[in-house]
Amino acid sequence: METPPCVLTVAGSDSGGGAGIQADLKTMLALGTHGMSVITAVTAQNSLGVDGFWELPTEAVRAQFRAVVDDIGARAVKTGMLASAELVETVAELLTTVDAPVVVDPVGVSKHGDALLAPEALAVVRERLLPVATVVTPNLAEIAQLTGVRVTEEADLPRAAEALLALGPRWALVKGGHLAGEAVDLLTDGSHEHWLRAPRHDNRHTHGTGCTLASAIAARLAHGDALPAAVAAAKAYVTGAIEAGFPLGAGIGPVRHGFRI
Ligand SMILES: Nc1ncnc2c1ncn2[C@@H]1O[C@H](COP(=O)(O)OP(=O)(O)O)[C@@H](O)[C@H]1O
Ligand SMILES: Cc1ncc(COP(=O)(O)OP(=O)(O)O)c(N)n1
Repeated sequence: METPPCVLTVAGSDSGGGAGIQADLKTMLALGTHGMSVITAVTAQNSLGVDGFWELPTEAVRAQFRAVVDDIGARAVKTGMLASAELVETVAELLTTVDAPVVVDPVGVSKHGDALLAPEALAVVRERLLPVATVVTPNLAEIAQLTGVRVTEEADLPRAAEALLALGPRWALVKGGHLAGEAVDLLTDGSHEHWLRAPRHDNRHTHGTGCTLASAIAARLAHGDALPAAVAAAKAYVTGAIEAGFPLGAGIGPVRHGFRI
């Protein structure tokens, strides 16, 4: 019996199932990998927003990480909601002990504007987490938080990517998902630029887009893709999942992770 490539997500739980750990594991399954998780925080969340969250102790995060990595191993790791400066510091240190590409989704706020990262953690993300990232995947709000660069149009994306690369990740994928018009993202390592374009789907049910894209990149990396190919495949997957996003509850529904199944 063949074992699928193993991928690890280090992120928060979304009780509504559209983002966070739940989105990550569904994406990993949809892309033919075995998903594993280190839970950093538990949110009480639904289609209307985040009612509250509770962080796990750093000891619990360390224990989950070691349990998975020391026995099973991971071919790629994705990080999402890390909640506090202490947890960012802990995860950054743990990542130095694994020999695998690391996709950092620097989750700052949810689509509804709920803060998922303490303000004092931003400096630790810049100084400790980004230097160990193979690729960092911020949205427009996260670019502004991390670099101070305000992206209002596509032409601003190269400057945003340059500011991120100065913080140490190998690649930056700056997402223009919240700009008007085409859904355009820029991937660059400072030497090569890859523009990723997709039609904007006029579907309000887009909860979990960022988590899904980052997990899909990690899944493709685990299959052995080079980074630009992994990002292109992940963009195609998230675009299809957004097009098929469905209503749930009274607010914003999730992308459809199983749209290819
Ligand atoms: N309505 C949409 N139609 C097609 N692609 C979209 C749409 N909204 C976002 N995207 C794409 O989804 C991915 C995630 O981006 P984004 O929504 O900006 O992330 P986040 O969830 O972190 O805010 C990006 O590739 C972006 O271009
Ligand atoms: C637990 C948890 N983690 C991350 C997010 C943000 O997810 P994202 O994919 O950016 O989706 P939106 O919240 O922007 O729809 C979250 N909400 N919860």
